[in-house]
Amino acid sequence: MSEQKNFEDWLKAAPKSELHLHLDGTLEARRLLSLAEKTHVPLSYQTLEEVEVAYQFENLQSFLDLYYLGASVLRDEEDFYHLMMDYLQRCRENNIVHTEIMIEPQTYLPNGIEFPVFMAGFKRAIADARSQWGQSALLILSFLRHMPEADALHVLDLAEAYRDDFVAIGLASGERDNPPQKFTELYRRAGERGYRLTAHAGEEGPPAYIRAALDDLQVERIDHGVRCVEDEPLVEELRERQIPLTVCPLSNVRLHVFSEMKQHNILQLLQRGLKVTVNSDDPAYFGGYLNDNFIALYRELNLNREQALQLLQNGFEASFLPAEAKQNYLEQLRNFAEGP
Ligand SMILES: Nc1ncnc2[nH]cnc12
Ligand SMILES: [Zn+2]
Repeated sequence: MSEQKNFEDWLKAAPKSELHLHLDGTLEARRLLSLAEKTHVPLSYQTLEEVEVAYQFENLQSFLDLYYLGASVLRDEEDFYHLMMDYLQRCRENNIVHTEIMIEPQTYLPNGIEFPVFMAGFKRAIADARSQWGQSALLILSFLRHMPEADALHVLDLAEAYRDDFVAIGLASGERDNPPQKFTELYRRAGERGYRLTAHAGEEGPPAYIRAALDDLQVERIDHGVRCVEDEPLVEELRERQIPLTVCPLSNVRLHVFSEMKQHNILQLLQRGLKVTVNSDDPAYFGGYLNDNFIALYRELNLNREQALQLLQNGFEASFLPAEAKQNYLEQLRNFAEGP
């Protein structure tokens, strides 16, 4: 067997965590098209070939426009069950033993779909995957930053009935002109209610947004964060405090944060001692699940075994799991690394 195939098989078989995953970003084109027909949501693309053309994004906003339109085909509990179950099956195939999934109620509520409908589907799928193959999954209540803070505060209150189902809150959607400071009160209240705190920052937005997420929102993890390199003292602070960055390589290339994978800075960040992790973000839109992201790093950036192990270890350490569960997964990873 070639060395390349050997290493790619090793990457695929390694136990992994995924910490940056929007569930709506796992809606595969095939299911999207059939649900759109059922719910009569008009799309400008009708075939898989047309979808491929439509998914040539220019930037974050051009992706988000299709992403929110795509999610609007989801209507009943069964739709939400299948969406979650399909992704959890992908976890099994990718050896993602633990995942932290962003749920975005502000996408569903305007269509009249309330918490009991989508939460019933999500929770049933997670319970089934847990009982069938021991899948570990936590949910993150993710807010849309292009909407007013007052709307987010209302949704935070609606989520109180499901408080035990969410480990953290997050902040996603268009970064430009929606700085973290817009959500200071949301993060203050969520912190008071015991949620762990993460937010997208420094994907398209400037490093000042990463700083604001740390200082004004008090987050303990940053989603993306790759633009931190434009601010040297910030890089130093992220390194010193070991703030995890949930980096999404294929997403960053598809949304032109980097012109090509060879330009991606993830291994430089790793080498500088930052706690970076690998994630897929919206795999149905960006051409690959978590294993595809690791393989792209190997093929384009010559990721080696030592770097891969560090990224995998970071993924478990940066999770919102309790300490004991983290230690169990880290031991599983060590056993895998020692190998047969
Ligand atoms: N990459 C991304 N950035 C911001 N918001 C998102 N929502 C889904 N994917 C996103
Ligand atoms: Zn994201």
